[in-house]
Amino acid sequence: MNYIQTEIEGVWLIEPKVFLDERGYFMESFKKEEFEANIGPVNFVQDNESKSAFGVLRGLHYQQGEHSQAKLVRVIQGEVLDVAVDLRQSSPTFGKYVSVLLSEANKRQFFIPRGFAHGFAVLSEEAIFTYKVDNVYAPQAEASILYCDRTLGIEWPLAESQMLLSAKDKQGSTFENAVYFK
Ligand SMILES: Cc1cn([C@H]2C[C@H](O)[C@@H](COP(=O)(O)OP(=O)(O)O[C@H]3O[C@H](C)C(=O)[C@H](O)[C@H]3O)O2)c(=O)[nH]c1=O
Repeated sequence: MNYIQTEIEGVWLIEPKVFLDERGYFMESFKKEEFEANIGPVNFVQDNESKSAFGVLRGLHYQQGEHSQAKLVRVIQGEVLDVAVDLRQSSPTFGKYVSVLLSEANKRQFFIPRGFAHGFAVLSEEAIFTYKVDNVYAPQAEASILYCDRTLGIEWPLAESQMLLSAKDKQGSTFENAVYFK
């Protein structure tokens, strides 16, 4: 696997080694020892999966405080633009974001540490999104930031008319009113 640091400290892009043969392909999608040697200690406790149609935008979500989750995300069908926003107040990249195309074709993975808001927009007809988290689901601590927050200025490759959001995400807070991490 190739571990690539992004412009935000703690956020990594991972490119797995894919073995192709006449049957198809094989790859190791996660190896704890190698991950920890390159990125640092992690203890994933839950795997999630969601399927979405073209134009669905899920996010920007985070679990507040001690319930914050580090995420190792990837796409096993289709393509999404994935976005991580730095909510760590002491970070030099506080309020900045990294976006990356994740797809069935590029098999890239994206590691987002605790202290970030996360979301993605589906660019293919359908997308199956699967990810590991290092803290369990805590609905009481969940929060959303509006995907189109002006301060963040995230560039989404979809027109607003193409987007499908949950009621919760439509009522996301501004970045200014988000609950930041120390
Ligand atoms: C996240 C989660 C949800 N749920 C239940 C709660 C709802 O009844 C249903 C759908 O939840 P939600 O609309 O919050 O799902 P997403 O919009 O995909 O939320 C996720 O989207 C963004 C991209 C993230 O990074 C987070 O992991 C997560 O917030 O699944 C659970 O039972 N366990 C869970 O861990």
